[in-house]
Amino acid sequence: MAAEIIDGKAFAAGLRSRVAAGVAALKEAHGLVPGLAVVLVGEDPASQVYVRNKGRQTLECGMQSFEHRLPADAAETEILDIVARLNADPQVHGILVQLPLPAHVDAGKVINAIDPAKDVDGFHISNAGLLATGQKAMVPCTPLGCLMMLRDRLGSLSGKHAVVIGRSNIVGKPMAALLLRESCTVTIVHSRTVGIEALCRQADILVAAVGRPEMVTADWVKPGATVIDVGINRIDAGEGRTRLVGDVAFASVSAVAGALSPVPGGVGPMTIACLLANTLTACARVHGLPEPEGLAV
Ligand SMILES: Nc1nc2c(c(=O)[nH]1)N[C@@H](CN(C=O)c1ccc(C(=O)N[C@@H](CCC(=O)O)C(=O)O)cc1)CN2
Repeated sequence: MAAEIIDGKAFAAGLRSRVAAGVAALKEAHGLVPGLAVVLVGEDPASQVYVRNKGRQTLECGMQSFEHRLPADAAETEILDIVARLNADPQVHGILVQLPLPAHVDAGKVINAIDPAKDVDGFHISNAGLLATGQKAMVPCTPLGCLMMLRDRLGSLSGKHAVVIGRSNIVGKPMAALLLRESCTVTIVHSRTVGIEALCRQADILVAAVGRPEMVTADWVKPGATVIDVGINRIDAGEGRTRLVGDVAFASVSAVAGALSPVPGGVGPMTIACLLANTLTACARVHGLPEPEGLAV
């Protein structure tokens, strides 16, 4: 039987409308307007699209949007100065620096300069540590979106075997930490793992976040498993065109999996919706107000 397709676009639209309702309630009850500041360095075309979409969706949810664009050769100190100003700005509740940064900039230094309470990407070392130790943290948006979709489809995740392909700080490691918190049995596999296919075939939940186009094929997947594809890979489609594919070979895996999130239209839209949710949560937390239900984990 063909897999159920997990519609991330529709799920993200629902989450955005809950965020918009939370923002309206915060305004009405406390006169507060959450603000999100995005810092973009350079002219990477994909980053420009993501930043534009973040700004537009922030405004559509009723929040304030602040954008800071710097040239690709901006000095690290310039970026750190902007972060320091945003840390001190009471109108800004969330700060994110769009990645990747140019090679001459130490991304870790910039991310760790963000006030952890405003770190709506959840990349700051304090938030990573809090999440790893099972404490309340700002959770990175892509893994948060994956978790929301998994809970929606499966209900309790307790006792399920989850295999995460990839060990990045942005997706693989926080995803594994979140799944552990849900009482899954978690295996992380990566480029050096011996017997990777056999391990993936044991998974009830398979999250592919490796950045290798269509690497996961039907023979990697247990029949009925839930498969979440985090890959965003642009491949040559001939005649000078490109095509966006995930880390999962969609046609082959959809014949075996129980459910599958597609690329595009799966995890990607959830990433920005979760960023908006984190910004609203950050605003509520900094003002000591109750957090809107169902936006944080
Ligand atoms: N500071 C950050 N930098 C980056 C992050 C991040 O979470 N924080 N993630 C990615 C880029 N990203 C958001 O920033 C992002 C990527 C993809 C999508 C998305 O909606 N993708 C669509 C397809 C879009 C396309 O056609 O290219 C989809 O999958 O349907 C949203 C956000 C790296 N940098």
